[in-house]
Amino acid sequence: MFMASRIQSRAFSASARQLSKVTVLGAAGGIGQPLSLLLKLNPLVTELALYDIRGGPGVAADISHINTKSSVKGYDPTPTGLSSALKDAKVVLIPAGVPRKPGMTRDDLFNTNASIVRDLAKACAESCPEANILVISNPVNSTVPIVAEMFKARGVYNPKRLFGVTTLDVVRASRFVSEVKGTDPVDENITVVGGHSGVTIVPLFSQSSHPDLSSDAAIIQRVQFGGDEVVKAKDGAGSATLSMAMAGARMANSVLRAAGGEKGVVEPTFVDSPLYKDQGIEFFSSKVELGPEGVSKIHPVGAVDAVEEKLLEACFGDLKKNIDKGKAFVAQNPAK
Ligand SMILES: NC(=O)c1ccc[n+]([C@@H]2O[C@H](COP(=O)([O-])OP(=O)(O)OC[C@H]3O[C@@H](n4cnc5c(N)ncnc54)[C@H](O)[C@@H]3O)[C@@H](O)[C@H]2O)c1
Ligand SMILES: O=C(O)C[C@H](O)C(=O)O
Repeated sequence: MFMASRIQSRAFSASARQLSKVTVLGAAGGIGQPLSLLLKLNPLVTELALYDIRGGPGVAADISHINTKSSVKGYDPTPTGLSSALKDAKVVLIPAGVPRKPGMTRDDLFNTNASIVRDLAKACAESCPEANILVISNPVNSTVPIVAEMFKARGVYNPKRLFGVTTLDVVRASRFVSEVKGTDPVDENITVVGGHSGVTIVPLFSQSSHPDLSSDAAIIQRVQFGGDEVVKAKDGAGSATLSMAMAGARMANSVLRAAGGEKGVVEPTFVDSPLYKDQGIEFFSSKVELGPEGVSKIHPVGAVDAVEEKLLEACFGDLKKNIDKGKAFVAQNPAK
């Protein structure tokens, strides 16, 4: 309920409200269900479309009884199910795909999730080419480039409308720091840049109010491998779902607030970015100011210390490989 009241209190003024259809692809999954619940509680969402290869209508029937104003409809993979779910969507969240089991990296999910995301991206490019696409499915470092390539192939790519959801990394960083320092996580805004897996996740504690943490290997490791903690604890039953639902709902809320004209909405997100293109890295997560056009301004990484410089170097190698792998997949396996 805290999340609901927080989303509601941060919702933009009624005068800026507009019709905002939000579609969730993979809505019956571990993330999809609580994410859809949180979206139902968001007054900025006027219509909720819940699609899954199985179970979409059931989740929709359940959520539709919640007494908020938005309409809710579930969709199955019938010949027109996916396109109907996507038509007129302003925001599409994609948590479709398999999660990790202990011992796996996110890249180990590539073989299964790449084609799932490719096919869903094709449907988005055809049915809602102007929607804001928020990619949650792992490996995010590769699935976001896959979506970009699919939109490019259909001549509808707008880099300002494609977002890899890395919100969970800053949510974790803020919570972990607050635990160490005995502070309120609301006051801990930790910048996290790079990508969304292992060493590609780079927390910049030197820019926070706790610069001492930038040489604290334990907390750096915890932010980079926080996802593994959950995978291990769930012991084969999947990865983060509830914290991810909160993070995804926060990101969607920010995109909708900015779409409604609110100024100064900034979120970390993995986007088509100029920051390290000269090093061959086409996508990078940094603080991004959102606007009605989607990405409004990509903030530079800013000053980093010597430890963080090394973390960034380690990030670049893996990140470039992950991005190139996603692009190569689409080149070699174009959707039918
Ligand atoms: N970006 C992040 O920070 C982050 C955080 C946590 C999890 N994830 C990723 O999110 C993904 C989903 O995780 P989960 O725990 O919800 O998994 P899950 O298995 O519980 O749910 C996935 C859902 O996707 C559905 N699905 C599969 N193929 C589909 C298709 N073609 N179209 C529509 N729906 C389809 C399944 O039926 C299922 O309901 C995983 O890849 C996971 O690694 C990302
Ligand atoms: O760790 C995972 O595989 C899921 C997700 O990317 C996370 O960070 O929790």
